[in-house]
Amino acid sequence: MQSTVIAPSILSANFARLGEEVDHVLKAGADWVHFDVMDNHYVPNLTIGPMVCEALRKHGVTAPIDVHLMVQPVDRIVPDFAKVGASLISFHPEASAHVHRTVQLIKASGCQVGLVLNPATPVEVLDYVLEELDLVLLMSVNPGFGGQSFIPSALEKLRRVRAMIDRSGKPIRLEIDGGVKADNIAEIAAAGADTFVAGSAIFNAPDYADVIARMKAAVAGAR
Ligand SMILES: O=C(CO)[C@@H](O)[C@H](O)COP(=O)(O)O
Ligand SMILES: [Fe+2]
Repeated sequence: MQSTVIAPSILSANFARLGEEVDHVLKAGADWVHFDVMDNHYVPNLTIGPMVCEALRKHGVTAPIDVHLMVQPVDRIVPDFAKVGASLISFHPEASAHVHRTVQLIKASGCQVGLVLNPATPVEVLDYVLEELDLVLLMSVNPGFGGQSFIPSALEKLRRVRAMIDRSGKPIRLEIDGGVKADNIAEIAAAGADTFVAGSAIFNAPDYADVIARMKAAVAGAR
């Protein structure tokens, strides 16, 4: 299994002080920056785009930036994110007319690639494309907003996708996104996740370092 990654979702950060917030959370022990891109079309919300990613890189952020695209269509925006320093780009299969083509496009742009499964998206969507991926992202909430509750059926899905990844023998990360907290992360890790997105649980806490340390300890205990 891959090393543990905690990826705070900056959707819950204070956007008026975004650079400082990202510095703060990385200093507090975060491994990646999770960057939620919403288009008010594929999902009912509108957030941030490549200019903000570029601004974070110019600000001096060197940590991996994990771009979660909730946009339709996908392909047009991929080169823009690659150009401004995205490390990994994940997309939803429902938002791409040709999933395999989008995977190849992201790889050719020099970024790692992830496929995102919504709570009701069957795991079979991974058939024929899993081995091309660097990461599978399972949504444990419906995409569009931070601060929602973890949907319990995601645990069974994690176990199924963990088994698929293990069978493939490839170093593919298994990421979970939505409603992840210090008090449920152990069972999420036990179900097979290695990469944990958490937005409100970190940015709404008074002490980022404390909550990240508690999350990492809980994951270490579960693995
Ligand atoms: O992609 C999304 C929501 O669509 C997430 O990345 C959320 O931003 C996670 O927020 P919390 O559920 O951890 O508050
Ligand atoms: Fe996300």
